[in-house]
Amino acid sequence: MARHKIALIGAGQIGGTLAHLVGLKELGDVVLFDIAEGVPQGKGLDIAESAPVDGFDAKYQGANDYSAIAGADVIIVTAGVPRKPGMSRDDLLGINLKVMEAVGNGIKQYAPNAFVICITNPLDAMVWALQKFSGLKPEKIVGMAGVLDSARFRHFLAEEFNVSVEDVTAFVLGGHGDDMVPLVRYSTVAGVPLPDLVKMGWTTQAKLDAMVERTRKGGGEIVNLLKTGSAFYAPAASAIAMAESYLKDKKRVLPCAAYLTGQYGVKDMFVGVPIVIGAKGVERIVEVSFSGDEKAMFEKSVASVQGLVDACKQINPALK
Ligand SMILES: NC(=O)c1ccc[n+]([C@@H]2O[C@H](COP(=O)([O-])OP(=O)(O)OC[C@H]3O[C@@H](n4cnc5c(N)ncnc54)[C@H](O)[C@@H]3O)[C@@H](O)[C@H]2O)c1
Ligand SMILES: O=C(O)C[C@H](O)C(=O)O
Repeated sequence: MARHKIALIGAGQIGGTLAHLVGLKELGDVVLFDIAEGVPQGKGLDIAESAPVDGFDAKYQGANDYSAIAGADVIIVTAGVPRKPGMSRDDLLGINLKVMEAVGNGIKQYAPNAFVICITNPLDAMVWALQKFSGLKPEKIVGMAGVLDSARFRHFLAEEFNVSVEDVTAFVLGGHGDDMVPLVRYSTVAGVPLPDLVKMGWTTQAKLDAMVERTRKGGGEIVNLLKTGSAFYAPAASAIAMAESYLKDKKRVLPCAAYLTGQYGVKDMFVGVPIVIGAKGVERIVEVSFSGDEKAMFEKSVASVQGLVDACKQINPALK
């Protein structure tokens, strides 16, 4: 069987990390695309030269022309600008919306059948715009955020409980902003929900609340530490988990920004919800039930995404 082709649009911090992970996991051959000349070529060559040491086989091609992505099975989009300290993700909307238009046109022309994972911020609005610009079927395009936000929550919980991260599950839903929704009731250690762990004395409600808040602000915490950009190792690992589920038809249940057509009371928007990713792309949208408080938090988060989508339509009336 021929190797899969994985196109990475954006060869910056996340793009480079993705390219390395694709090789280490032998998921396929890689095309790195960027507007910066030399960068995708240089990163591709550097990683290819690590392959003999690590013992993996993958071809790397750097490109500045969209024709190189032709026939890609999976495309992961990180093209655009990251935030710096003092900025919110939403401040990136104007500049990154223009980037999504160029990327969407490239995908439409050269790889209209790919499974596309968008990472560029502000995530939920950018994946919405990318779907409109590319014309991709809604089940073939998703946004990466929930896997990352849930991984952050899992890390904080595993540290607090001094247990393996493997035994901690978490679901963070809603938009990828500071009002995202970490669902405490659906997060567990070895199947035991967090509220029960509070009752069992493993932690206190105050500590749990603090971990929820730290998760919501998790992206900003890294931005303030790095000062020059935003997180890239955990975001890349998260997108690779999504790509792997598609390529291997694993049917993993992952929180991702998916196109909603009435589920959760939301229409024509991408918002973070649990989905099944398999060979057909988004194979199922899982609708969990919310308590009154959870519903209110989710609706607040959806309203923030709606505001960003409306801003996109204002900037580019073709999106209406
Ligand atoms: N969804 C998430 O959870 C999440 C997590 C982390 C970062 N992000 C976002 O991902 C994006 C990328 O982050 P990064 O750290 O890799 O940034 P980066 O600056 O390191 O890389 C971005 C790359 O995009 C390229 N680029 C810019 N305009 C382009 C265009 N029109 N076509 C092709 N390439 C173009 C740049 O040359 C650069 O190499 C940012 O918007 C960031 O906010 C999202
Ligand atoms: O916080 C950012 O700007 C990047 C990303 O969305 C993150 O959560 O790490």
